Amino acid sequence: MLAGAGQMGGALLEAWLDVGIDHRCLTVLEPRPSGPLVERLDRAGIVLNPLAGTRPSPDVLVLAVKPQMLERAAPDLLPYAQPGTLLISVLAGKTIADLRRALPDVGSIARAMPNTPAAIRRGITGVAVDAAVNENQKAAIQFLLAAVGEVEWLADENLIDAVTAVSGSGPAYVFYLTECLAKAGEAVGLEAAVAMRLARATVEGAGGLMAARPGDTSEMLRRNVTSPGGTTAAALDVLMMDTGGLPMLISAAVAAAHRRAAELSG
Ligand SMILES: NC(=O)C1=CN([C@@H]2O[C@H](COP(=O)(O)OP(=O)(O)OC[C@H]3O[C@@H](n4cnc5c(N)ncnc54)[C@H](O)[C@@H]3O)[C@@H](O)[C@H]2O)C=CC1
Ligand SMILES: O=C(O)[C@@H]1CCC=N1
Repeated sequence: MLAGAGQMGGALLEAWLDVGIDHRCLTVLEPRPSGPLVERLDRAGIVLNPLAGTRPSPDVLVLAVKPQMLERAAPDLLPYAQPGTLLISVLAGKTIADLRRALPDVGSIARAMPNTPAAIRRGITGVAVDAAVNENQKAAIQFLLAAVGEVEWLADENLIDAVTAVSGSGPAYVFYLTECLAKAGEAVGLEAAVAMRLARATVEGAGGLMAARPGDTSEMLRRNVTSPGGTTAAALDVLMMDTGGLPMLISAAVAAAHRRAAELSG
């Protein structure tokens, strides 16, 4: 069962359908389903918003509502979060203790932090579990998360906030980099549409090259672009500045996301 089929829940659902998870095993709770979602679920034969009491509590409940919605959503979820149920939460910041407080009857809890490339099965998910999660449930978690990409098991639940700050939010950093690169292209004379095509293809191509060359470090790939005394070196001199350069900016951004995750707990 999936509760919350927005950006992240929808991406997970799409990937699960892609890997052929049986539609009879899936039920979706979503108070504001979009037209395309209703159509998608209908086509796949997946039950949306069953009447209260008509569905048993599921083996697995994947929770993908906004962290701020947890308290409000909990009463509707209580019948589905029972002792036989494994809760997999993707909520940023909400700890296992927070989830246990909201859904006290649930059997066991996993905190997972995926990212939106899950929609094309190119995501990466960090996951940590409480002591009540058994081996069968660990296998189920691995199966559901591997359907959307790579899986990193974490020994310490606290590290989920760090995963959130790096890979959970990370796609947005890369998309913003694309926007900045396009804007900078305009500043050196390109038409907006051309600059965006160049920036977008560059980010896609660089990502594709990394994916195609898993044995090459990102540093090696960077060095391959950088001729001594050339144009890339001139740009990297700016990006690598100790003060105001990219390391400082990215560290500050990741630290801000990490702090925000902690603020969302409770
Ligand atoms: N968007 C992202 O890149 C990522 C998001 N997350 C986490 O995923 C969760 C959802 O985020 P988004 O998908 O971006 O938000 P969203 O707003 O797109 O989706 C949340 C969905 O939950 C639904 N919802 C609200 N109350 C509900 C209830 N009582 N029962 C069932 N569904 C209910 C809303 O109608 C909405 O469709 C958040 O907790 C976020 O921290 C985690 C990793 C990445
Ligand atoms: O922005 C957020 O809070 C969520 C968590 C990771 C990505 N999006």
